[in-house]
Amino acid sequence: MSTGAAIRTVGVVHVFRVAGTDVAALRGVDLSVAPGERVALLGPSGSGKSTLLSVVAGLRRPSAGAVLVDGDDIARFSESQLYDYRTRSLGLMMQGTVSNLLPYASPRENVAFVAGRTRKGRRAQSTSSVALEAAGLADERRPVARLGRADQQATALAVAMTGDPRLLLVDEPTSQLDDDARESLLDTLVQATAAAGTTLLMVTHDENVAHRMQRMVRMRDGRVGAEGQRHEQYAVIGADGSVQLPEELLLAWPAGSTVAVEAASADEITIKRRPPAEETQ
Ligand SMILES: Nc1ncnc2c1ncn2[C@@H]1O[C@H](COP(=O)(O)OP(=O)(O)OP(=O)(O)O)[C@@H](O)[C@H]1O
Repeated sequence: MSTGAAIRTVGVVHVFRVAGTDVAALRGVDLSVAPGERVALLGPSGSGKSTLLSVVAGLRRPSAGAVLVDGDDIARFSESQLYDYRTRSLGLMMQGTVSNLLPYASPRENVAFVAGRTRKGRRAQSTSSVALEAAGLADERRPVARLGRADQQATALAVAMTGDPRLLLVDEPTSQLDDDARESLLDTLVQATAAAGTTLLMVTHDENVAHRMQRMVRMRDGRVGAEGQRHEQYAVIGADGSVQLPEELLLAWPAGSTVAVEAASADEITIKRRPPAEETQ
């Protein structure tokens, strides 16, 4: 049984340099995830979801900001500290993970192979076993190559949970699954992480998938734009005081529109658009 990790990112910026041009993938991400919480990261293509996941995984060092895992800033870790973090605390299920499985081995043999390479050996398999059982694969003897896509994904999940990680990072786990397979993989994911108390951060494009998590965080333009639960979404005030408008308002009030912002009460602020005719004056 692991105890979930607490994650906090503070002002995380990440800039890719491509052919002499800077691309700012993350522009100041402030996000807190409680131990054992299951969070979906949603957002349009290019909004920075995968970059954020790789920064929290310690696979990329952010250009600026802090990535606190149980209070330790992994952005400042040495390479050997990062290696320890990744091998002891982290489970990773990135896109294409299935291609890393041993195709001629059964799901359990795949887990045993990875467990054998960890310091904990057999003890490393407890959360994986929960995942295999939840997916109905505990006694599956066929090699992974002969299983359907959903069972291969569930095996990849069980392998990612080998070593009882305190934090599980998952990128688009259901993107190639049909509806039934998707629900069954999500059942396995929720059951295994809830049983072990694992903190889960999952990137998805799919609202239905996101709704299976306890919390949804929406990224836009490299920042957390909004967050909430199933029926409510709240815009998030950035460290610089900025707020992202909901997409539908942005269509009507395009970038560059000017607004009057007035405090109506302690809990209410009104934003009034300056009439477009006056904006040009
Ligand atoms: N390795 C890279 N080199 C250069 N630019 C990159 C790299 N990876 C991502 N980017 C750029 O960073 C920005 C954010 O990309 P990222 O993949 O994090 O977004 P995303 O929300 O995960 O998108 P998607 O849903 O399409 O995977 C995009 O402008 C992307 O083109």
